[in-house]
Amino acid sequence: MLMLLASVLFAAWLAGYRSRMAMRHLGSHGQRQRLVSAVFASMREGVVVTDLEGRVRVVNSAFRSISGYAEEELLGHKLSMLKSGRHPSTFYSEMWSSLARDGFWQGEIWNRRKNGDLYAIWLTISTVPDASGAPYSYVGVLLDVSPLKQSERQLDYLAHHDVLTGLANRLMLLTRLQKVLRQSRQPEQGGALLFIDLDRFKHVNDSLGHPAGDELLCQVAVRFGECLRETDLLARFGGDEFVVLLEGVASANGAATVAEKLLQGLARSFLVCGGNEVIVGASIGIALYPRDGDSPDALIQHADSALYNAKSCGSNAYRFYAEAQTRAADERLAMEVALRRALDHDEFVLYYQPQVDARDGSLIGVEALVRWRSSQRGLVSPSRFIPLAEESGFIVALGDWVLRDACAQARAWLDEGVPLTRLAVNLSARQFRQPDLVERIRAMLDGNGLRPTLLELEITESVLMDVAGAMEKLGQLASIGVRIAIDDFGTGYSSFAYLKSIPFDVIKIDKSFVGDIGRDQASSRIVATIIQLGHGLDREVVAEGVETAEQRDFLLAAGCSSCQGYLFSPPFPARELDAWLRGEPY
Ligand SMILES: Nc1nc2c(ncn2[C@@H]2O[C@@H]3COP(=O)(O)O[C@H]4[C@@H](O)[C@H](n5cnc6c(=O)[nH]c(N)nc65)O[C@@H]4COP(=O)(O)O[C@H]3[C@H]2O)c(=O)[nH]1
Repeated sequence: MLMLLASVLFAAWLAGYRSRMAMRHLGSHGQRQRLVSAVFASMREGVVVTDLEGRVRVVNSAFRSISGYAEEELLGHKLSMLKSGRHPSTFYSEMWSSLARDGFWQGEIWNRRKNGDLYAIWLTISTVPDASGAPYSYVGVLLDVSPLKQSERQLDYLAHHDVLTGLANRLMLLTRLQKVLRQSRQPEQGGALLFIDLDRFKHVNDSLGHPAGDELLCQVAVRFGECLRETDLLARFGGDEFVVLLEGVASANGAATVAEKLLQGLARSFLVCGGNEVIVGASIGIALYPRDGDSPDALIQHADSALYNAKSCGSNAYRFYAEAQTRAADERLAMEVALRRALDHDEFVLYYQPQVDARDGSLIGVEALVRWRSSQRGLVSPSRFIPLAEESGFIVALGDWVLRDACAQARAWLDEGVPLTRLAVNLSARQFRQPDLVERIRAMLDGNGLRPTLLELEITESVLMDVAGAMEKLGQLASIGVRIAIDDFGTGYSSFAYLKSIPFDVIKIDKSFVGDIGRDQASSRIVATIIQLGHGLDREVVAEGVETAEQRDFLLAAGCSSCQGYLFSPPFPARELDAWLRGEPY
């Protein structure tokens, strides 16, 4: 605006300067008159001279073209004919009183062109006195600032909208959310925030390319829009995340209905990039306000944590925020921090569970099982912290420690003369993905002077399915002589194709099947079948979780003599192996 003001003032000054210079250089009155008329006519700014009632006396051509009226349509008429109707009457009365008081008014004003269009002008009005100094007429100099207003509007649009889909963006959502939260202190004035994340969107981007992904997002935006009312705000939060703000939908039922409609909206497939059919689902997290949060940040965070919960239920689900989720998330976070500290504070310890030949109870090997003796939480079960360590990536550091400690312990036992022929260690998916895994393992074995065949890495079927290049990694491990056991066999996605092609040495029958031997015929048959399968493939079969003599006898009868379980021994600290070896196992 300052620029504009400067240009108007400069133009007015220039006009005055030109005419003063002209006066000085041009002698006759007639010449001066002609020059003033020429300047008046050629100015880019519109100029209008009125009487004290606002009736038009003179206009220049710029004024005519800005207003769209011909000279004869303006002369003698009041300027109020140009009123846009956008300003209240107080606006004009203030303008007139400022003119009367100061002899001057300046500001932005909206007018209406002859064709009905509204336009904004920057107007400067000055009072012109007569020879006695009394007000005689008014001169208005104006500039059409509509183009400027248009770019201002475009900038504002860009700041508040998502360029790809044209939906509201994060800023607009936050602004609106802030406003509605201020106005909704009572539950009945509340509403809902739905946080939506598309399922399988990444797959579309990866397989069909980013243009297809962009097209899909635009189509999804349209579908979602069709499921919502005009008063609902649909925003794209970034990537494949959308947020819906439902004002006045204070009940969980209402929000659930909208969530179902949105999921239903995705039920039909989409056609992208010249006819590729794509199906996407979505997960939705819902937070109600003011109940679940009275600030935009809290509400979004809670809807997001509900989304996390919805995602864990699989595709096409919605979940409401529950305070317990936050507590669980806080607990998870605290546990993650404590886990990292535990490694520095030596709070992890390895227990070992013997694997025995069930025919005579002799020791075949041991499985290393990590325990966390937390100074604050007591003894924490691996089933509680291993999945978390896996999720956070901490498992890589922990797994490294386990391998190092187990190898060092095996060395110590061998030095003591313990007849140890196998050291089984669990390997998680993340560890398995480490590019330098094979070198690390080889270094640990070499460092402790251990034969590679002593080490048996237990890997679950799902890890093998999940990790790209699993086959190659297994091949490398096999090539250095390390043994591979498929852990929890029967609980994952067993596939004969991979059993045939991967290098592995041992199948470990999951304890859930072993535990049901004798109780459930189907489980007994599954166990017998797994043993046959293993032997048919020329692999060793180990049964884990053997707790009763009946289970042991069944296994022996089915041809499986390698057993592990409480019947023989629970896992114990390393120092107890000696005592166990000396004692009667069963
Ligand atoms: N009911 C019953 N259970 C028996 C019996 N005999 C052994 N078990 C338990 O069964 C689990 C066997 O280990 P897993 O299948 O590898 O399952 C392990 C493994 O997946 C994971 N885990 C433990 N230590 C490590 C580790 O160092 N690294 C990794 N990546 N995972 C580990 O945690 C899981 C649970 O470990 P634990 O709680 O030590 O539980 C162990 C063991 O204590 C029995 O007769 N009856």
